[in-house]
Amino acid sequence: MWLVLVSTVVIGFIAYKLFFRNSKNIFKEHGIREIDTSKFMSILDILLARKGMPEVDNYVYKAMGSEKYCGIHELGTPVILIKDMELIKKILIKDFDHFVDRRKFFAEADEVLQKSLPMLEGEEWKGVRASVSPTFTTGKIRRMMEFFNSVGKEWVESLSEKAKANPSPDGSVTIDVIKVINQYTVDVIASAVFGFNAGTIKNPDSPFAKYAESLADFSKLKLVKMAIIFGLPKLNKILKLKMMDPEAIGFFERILDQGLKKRLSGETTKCNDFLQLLVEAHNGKLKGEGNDELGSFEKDAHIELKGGEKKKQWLTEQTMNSQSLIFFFAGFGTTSNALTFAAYALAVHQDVQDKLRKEVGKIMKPDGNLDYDDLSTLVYLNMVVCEVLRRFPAGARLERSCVKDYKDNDSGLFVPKGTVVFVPSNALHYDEQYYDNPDKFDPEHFSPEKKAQRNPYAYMPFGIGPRNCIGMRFALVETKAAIAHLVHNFRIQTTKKTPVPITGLWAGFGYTAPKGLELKLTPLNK
Ligand code: HEM
Repeated sequence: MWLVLVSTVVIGFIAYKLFFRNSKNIFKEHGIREIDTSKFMSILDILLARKGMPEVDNYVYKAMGSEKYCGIHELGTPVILIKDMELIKKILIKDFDHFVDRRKFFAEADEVLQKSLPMLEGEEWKGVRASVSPTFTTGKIRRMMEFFNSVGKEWVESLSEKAKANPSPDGSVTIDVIKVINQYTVDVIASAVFGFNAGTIKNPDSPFAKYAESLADFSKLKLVKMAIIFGLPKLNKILKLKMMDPEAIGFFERILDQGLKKRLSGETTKCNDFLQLLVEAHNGKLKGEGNDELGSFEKDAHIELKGGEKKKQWLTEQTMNSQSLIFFFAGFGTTSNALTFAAYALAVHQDVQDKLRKEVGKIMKPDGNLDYDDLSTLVYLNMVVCEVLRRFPAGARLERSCVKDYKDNDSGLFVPKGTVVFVPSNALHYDEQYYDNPDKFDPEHFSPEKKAQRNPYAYMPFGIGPRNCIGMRFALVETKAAIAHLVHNFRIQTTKKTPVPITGLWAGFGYTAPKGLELKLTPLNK
């Protein structure tokens, strides 16, 4: 492995120096201030994954002071950072038609993922997004509550049994948080996407669990590959590195393909899962269910399809497979991460945990089920989840690729077609102008009063606008349900080995918890 890693880095370094440094300076040409990041982070820091891109973003965000935007070079590629709130709104919403696409972050070799929503471009993206959006409406997520309840109850029962089987003097059980959280998220997402009982809670060593874990694992080699695929795409045309483990992709593709064929042929129909909903969308039978379906940002900038494109069938068998695969990957890693950090933060902040437990106790049913509407009334739970996503981001940057030359007369910004612009959402989440004491984990940052005073563009864990996270509602309900099940049944505490403060790892644009993170759970006598 180390041989592959070293040679990849050496080739990447030489290739960068010799061939890929972009000689044309678009910043000079268009009067954009450039900030030199080389003092903060060298090319080798990037290629060896010693520092994460969001760390550079934070550095630049501070260095640019009151400038509305600035330019930086990333491995020779010029990209523009947008700091001004009005410009952010224009790029992500009002003038979205100039910024429809994203930079490619999967390799060309990850074929099936090229057709997934995050990577699709232009009219094809619009067509597929418009076709699959009704899959994620409030009504559909409400029906998925059955998965969050059945898996959530099985999960807490299995943890209680572990505590009974291995009683420590204080009756607690020590857990490897990432592993235990992954069991919940894999079982939820497998039922929600595939309509399939993955059974990882009962059997954590099943092939399903192993392959899912391998996809969410960020080894050093994987991080180096990610840096090359993302930062030096021309070099990767030659190297053909793949981001995802092909064996794992093949395993999930086969399961999805079988499920899809059964639903397309009508052999399986009575499922509440995404595959079934995609097939209904394919057959033109999937509709929105009322006015609560679109968030205000989506209403502001709904996706306009060209006349003739409306009737086109965007959901081919291949596109449906790609979408369900991305729902699985995007849905599993991100929510696992949020839940891991939530458990950690609650263990460190016992006062927050107590207050939350009290609130959850008011809505938990005697049979251990949660009701969708009751869950959405919990103000403090919402504050805790918002703070977890601010403090420990799954996506620290929102990128858009400019698809036609853009000129903003108010700020003077000119973006040439083909340039990547980005909003440093993590840097905004840590800006003292918007959050007092931003390094502190404090759900009060999201009290209704504080929220009302803050510019809405200062909080974007799921992005904003027509290209925001399509799975946001699903993720929020899944995360809230898991936290509610956990705090209602256990006291969560740190162990001697839990690092406080925590030092995670930047993997791509997401912050991940350290491997082997340990906490202890003590069953509550109710
Ligand atoms: C805590 C959980 C999650 C977080 C924090 C998160 C965050 C994000 C962010 C920041 C983006 C980019 C948005 C932008 O560019 O404006 C995104 C896109 C996306 N997310 Fe999520 N996500 C989560 C869960 C999920 C789930 C559960 C699914 C699916 C079941 C999902 C599917 C997607 C897809 C398909 C896109 C690309 C959308 C497009 O390009 O049209 N995500 N997510």
